[in-house]
Amino acid sequence: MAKRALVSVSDKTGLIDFVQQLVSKGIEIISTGGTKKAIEAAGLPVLSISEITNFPEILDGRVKTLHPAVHGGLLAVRGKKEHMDAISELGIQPIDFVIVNLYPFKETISKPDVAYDEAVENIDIGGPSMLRSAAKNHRSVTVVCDPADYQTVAASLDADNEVPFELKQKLAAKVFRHTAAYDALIADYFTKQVGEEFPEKLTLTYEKKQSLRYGENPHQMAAFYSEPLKNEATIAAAKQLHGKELSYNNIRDADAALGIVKEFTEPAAVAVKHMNPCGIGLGANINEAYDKAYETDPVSIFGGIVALNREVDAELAEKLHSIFLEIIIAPSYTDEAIQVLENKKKNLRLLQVKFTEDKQDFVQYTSVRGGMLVQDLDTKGYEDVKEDVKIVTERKPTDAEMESLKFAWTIVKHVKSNAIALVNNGRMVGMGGGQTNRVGAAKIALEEAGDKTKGAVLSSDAFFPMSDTVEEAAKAGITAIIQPGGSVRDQESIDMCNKYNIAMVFTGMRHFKH
Ligand SMILES: NC(=O)c1ncn([C@@H]2O[C@H](COP(=O)(O)O)[C@@H](O)[C@H]2O)c1NC=O
Repeated sequence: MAKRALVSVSDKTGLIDFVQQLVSKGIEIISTGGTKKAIEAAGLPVLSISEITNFPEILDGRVKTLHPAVHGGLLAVRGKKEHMDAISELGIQPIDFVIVNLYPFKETISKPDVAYDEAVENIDIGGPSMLRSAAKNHRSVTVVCDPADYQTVAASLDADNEVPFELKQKLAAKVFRHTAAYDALIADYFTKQVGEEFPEKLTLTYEKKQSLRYGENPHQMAAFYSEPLKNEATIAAAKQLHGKELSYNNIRDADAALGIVKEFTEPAAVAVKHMNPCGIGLGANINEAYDKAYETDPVSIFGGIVALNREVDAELAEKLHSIFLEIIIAPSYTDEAIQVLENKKKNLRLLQVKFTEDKQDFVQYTSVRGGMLVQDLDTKGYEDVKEDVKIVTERKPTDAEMESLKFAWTIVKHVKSNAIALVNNGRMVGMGGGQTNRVGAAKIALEEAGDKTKGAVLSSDAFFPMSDTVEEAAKAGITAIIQPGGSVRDQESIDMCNKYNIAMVFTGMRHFKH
């Protein structure tokens, strides 16, 4: 008996070519409304699904293939006599191939302001049902959900129109991933509609963006997956204009650098090494901002990642070109700047990232052995706490100190805890991060800053458990401090500030970054 293929696709890419090949091998084609029309228009023989089901397509296409004549033909186990007798008695014929791709739900909800009913109408029911039936019975049925597989399948057909089991199994695995991802997007859409924050099941779906040469270290395998609903203002959506492929560590560092530079609306430059900022500068223009970021730590910036929130021109490009950098991130580059940066630097990665607003519902996932932690991204800043800010010392910060304190508070959030950042005149002059005690982080920051601590301000991501950090800061010439407060021994730190005429501000908000 001739083999039969059921074809029902929303995306008609490559359809006619593939059907043509199946027809030429003597395979009978059965199809639904729009797909059938396309096949007929190409002059190829095709049966209507209604001829198989003896039922019209109804409810605007909501019910067309949902019928025992279809699912019996797909699910009957070919080697099982009872199954074959059962379908035969009912006049159901086996279906050997399913070529289905689904209603474009993702594309529909990606459209701005899509109507709820339009989204709902784009939830495919019959398609996933056929895909799942066929994938379950993959020993007998070949199931194709991706036009990219058409040629592989066509080329694999033997004289009896059989497909090797290994390929059928691979295609079935792909189908279950595909329908799971499709349902995950639908689930996410509905979960957001009803405003549930942390539902009882976490059904994430990501799409492979690229294989990576290796992970954090060369002996670790890795890949990069991106969110299906694109956020343009991310590293995942960045356009690479030049340079070597991004590595695993590059992607994480670039994301960290972008996260910091996007805190600022004024021209800002950020240098990052190993996820921590090693240079941050603000300026009247981006050139000045970069000079300040560079001066933070001219040693650490070597081999680092630089993120800028303004266009890179030729003058800035010359400066960036003069040192070894792994990546530059900016919203745009002039043509001259690209010429300068590409010259003799084939590896230097140039990324163009949109600096539009982030989605407000950015969530952070951190895997632990046996589970996943989920939290809101720490997007809060000085603006969110300004009503609650308290000046706790006898001396109030001057206006200039207050500006520096706000800046210092903004950046310390991005340093690994325990974190201390020092700021002087629109630039970070030192930082200590990832230390297991706070005074240790402060000592590192103060030492790094050297005599740039004179007149600088200090920020701390969490409260001081004792007054030793204030004492170290005072000795180095720090004039003002910003920290959350909240220690049972806050008074000791306040007294120490008063002793050295330091102004101290409590924000009431902690910014741990573990
Ligand atoms: N309802 C059904 O029985 C049904 N059967 C197949 N579909 C989908 O209909 C689409 C193809 O429709 P058409 O051939 O009319 O262009 C495919 O994406 C397929 O997955 C269905 N549509 C939605 O559920």
